[in-house]
Amino acid sequence: MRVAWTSDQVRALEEPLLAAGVPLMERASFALAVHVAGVLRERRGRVGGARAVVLAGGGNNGGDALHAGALLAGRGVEVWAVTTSARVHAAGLAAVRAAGGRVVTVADPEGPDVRRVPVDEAAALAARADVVLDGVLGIGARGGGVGGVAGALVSAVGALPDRPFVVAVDVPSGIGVDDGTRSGPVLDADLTVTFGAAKPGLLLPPAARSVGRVEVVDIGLGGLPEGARPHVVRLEVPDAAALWPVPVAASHKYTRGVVGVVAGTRSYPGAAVLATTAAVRSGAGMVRYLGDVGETVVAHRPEVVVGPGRVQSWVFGPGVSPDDAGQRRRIEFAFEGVLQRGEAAVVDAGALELLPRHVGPHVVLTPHAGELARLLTRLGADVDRAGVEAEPLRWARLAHERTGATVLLKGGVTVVAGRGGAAYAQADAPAWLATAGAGDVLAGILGALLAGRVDDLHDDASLVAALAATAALVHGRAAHRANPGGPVDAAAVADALPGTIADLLREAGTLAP
Ligand SMILES: NC(=O)C1=CN([C@@H]2O[C@H](COP(=O)(O)OP(=O)(O)OC[C@H]3O[C@@H](n4cnc5c(N)ncnc54)[C@H](O)[C@@H]3O)[C@@H](O)[C@H]2O)[C@@H](O)CC1
Ligand SMILES: Nc1ncnc2c1ncn2[C@@H]1O[C@H](COP(=O)(O)OP(=O)(O)O)[C@@H](O)[C@H]1O
Ligand SMILES: [K+]
Repeated sequence: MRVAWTSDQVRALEEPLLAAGVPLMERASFALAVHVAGVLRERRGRVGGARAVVLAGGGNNGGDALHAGALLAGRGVEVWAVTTSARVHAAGLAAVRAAGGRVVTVADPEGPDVRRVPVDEAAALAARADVVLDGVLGIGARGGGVGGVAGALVSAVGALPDRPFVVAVDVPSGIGVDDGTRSGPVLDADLTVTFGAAKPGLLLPPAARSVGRVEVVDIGLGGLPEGARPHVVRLEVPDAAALWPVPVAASHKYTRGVVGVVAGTRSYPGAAVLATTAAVRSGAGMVRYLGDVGETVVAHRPEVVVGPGRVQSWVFGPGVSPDDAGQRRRIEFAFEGVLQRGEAAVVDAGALELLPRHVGPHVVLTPHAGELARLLTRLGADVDRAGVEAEPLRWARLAHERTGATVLLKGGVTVVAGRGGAAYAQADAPAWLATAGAGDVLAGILGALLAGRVDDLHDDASLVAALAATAALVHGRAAHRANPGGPVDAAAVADALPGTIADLLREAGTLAP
């Protein structure tokens, strides 16, 4: 599990340690230098003789970068520090100089001993580097992107035609550290070396697209205090495996969970096939289908039972248009069971327009950004698709607050907002998964998961958000497995589910090999 702490949470953990004289910056900069040396070795075979440019802002983030630069200079790297502020971390600057590094500035220099260079010249230095360390801004960044001459430098380095390898120190400078927003120039990183724990902006879109590979370095901050919740979580294989319902010898199809799927119409029969197939292939005990295309469904999935009956979870909406009277009636009727008997439900596509006024967190909405914008607009918020894409967690949370439902917002990074402030950001899928019908498959996976864990949902409402994140993880991994490195179709993703789930459980040691 990868957890993200906010800047305030990090500062609260740092404060007593710094007061006690714990050398946090030494630890951070040492680990940073080790990672940069690793990059140099991997890319050039050796560390000595490489050229590194350190971009250093006026705070401790610049201090980390300068100290790391000094360590690299000590290993034979030609180091140039470019400072973006008149005052920078004094000890870091002295260390760079003492180790033989050279220093220039793009800011107004305070003393005569730093040569001022134009932004273009500093960017040209970066262009010739094997690696650039971005220590312009860390968790002390105020909103609105990188300002002043530092912003001009970040833009100029980012626009270089032959971009050097960029290592972000703690976070890529310019991202919204706590909310993942991007509102000005950001220096996209190839690698982010972050201290203590990930920060929300490293996991949340759109900033998460700027972070490259993320390495979390333990600098001894310990953990969050009792009862404090990480701001955002990203589940990994062992977490998903631990949440996946695995049958035992005494299980039968009803204890494993029955999924009722109300999907597809005569115009869109494929959605019914994909959603039911995904539910079957995710290990539901039984899948029932309600709708007008039962024959097509059974032709593809003979295991599916057509017609009403008891279910533990529902999948509403793939391929359903709300003006289809039959499906509309079935969904509205089934929602009564959801509200009265506590059956879980996945509400997708056309069914989002049929959502009752208020539901519980055992109902999971699965909109993409456009659908969430439409839903929120109906609920009185002023937001369009671009607005949702700019701040996905904020809007997913608002939808949770206004509807009571758990909200899974689909996208390149899938964001989940649920009860008790639960927030997940999953980036498991190849971009090839952005294909028609992929959402129907996700709905089926989640339906099977909810049916299998329905008894636990009502004891722990925040579990639903974790299950939604698990569904996104399995969906993404199934897409990778369906055709590694190439295009996938939704049916192939559904077909890859049994193997994906078996691998997941094996990898986590939940199943014997
Ligand atoms: N407190 C500590 O001793 C430790 C801090 N650490 C490092 O220190 C960083 C935090 O350091 P700071 O709190 O000094 O803050 P930063 O270094 O992130 O930024 C503060 C500086 O940036 C300027 N600034 C803020 N917003 C700006 C904007 N939008 N545009 C342009 N300039 C802006 C401020 O005026 C100030 O000079 C962490 O990210 C981490 O890299 C680590 O070394 C671990 C220990
Ligand atoms: N750039 C991307 N990278 C990875 N996955 C993506 C990307 N864009 C969309 N997806 C995923 O693809 C699926 C598309 O679902 P959806 O928009 O509902 O399509 P449909 O309605 O045609 O099934 C979602 O699971 C979403 O998270
Ligand atoms: K940085």
